[in-house]
Amino acid sequence: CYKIAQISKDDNSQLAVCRVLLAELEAHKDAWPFLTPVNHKVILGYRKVIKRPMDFSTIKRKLNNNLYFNLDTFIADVNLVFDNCEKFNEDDSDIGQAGHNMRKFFHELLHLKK
Ligand SMILES: Cc1ncccc1N[C@@H](C)c1ccc2c(c1)OCCO2
Repeated sequence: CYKIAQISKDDNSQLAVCRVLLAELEAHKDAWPFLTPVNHKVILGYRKVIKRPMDFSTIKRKLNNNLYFNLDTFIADVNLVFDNCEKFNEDDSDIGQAGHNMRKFFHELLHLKK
């Protein structure tokens, strides 16, 4: 059967914005703790404490598999990365500080793009 999906233009442009935002996050000097999924076999307690793990590589895979409905659902996953970081890491730890820096950077990116 023929399924003609008419992806509306703004979906594509929103998707392009998400790709640019993710590239800018990945390029940041403090992105290193967030580039790949946390290995719960290495980081003890992580699986129990963090109910919804998220990282930039998973966000990229979801983008490529068209799993974000719009910009807001993408933003929710990026914020989940930083919320998980705050929950598990002390504010004065290297990872904790990186998380705060990245959240501030992302917030500024969003206000630039609006
Ligand atoms: C975001 C986050 N929160 C809590 C713990 C880890 C991480 N990141 C992982 C990649 C990570 C970051 C730093 C590491 C590491 C793993 O494994 C041991 C060496 O140092």
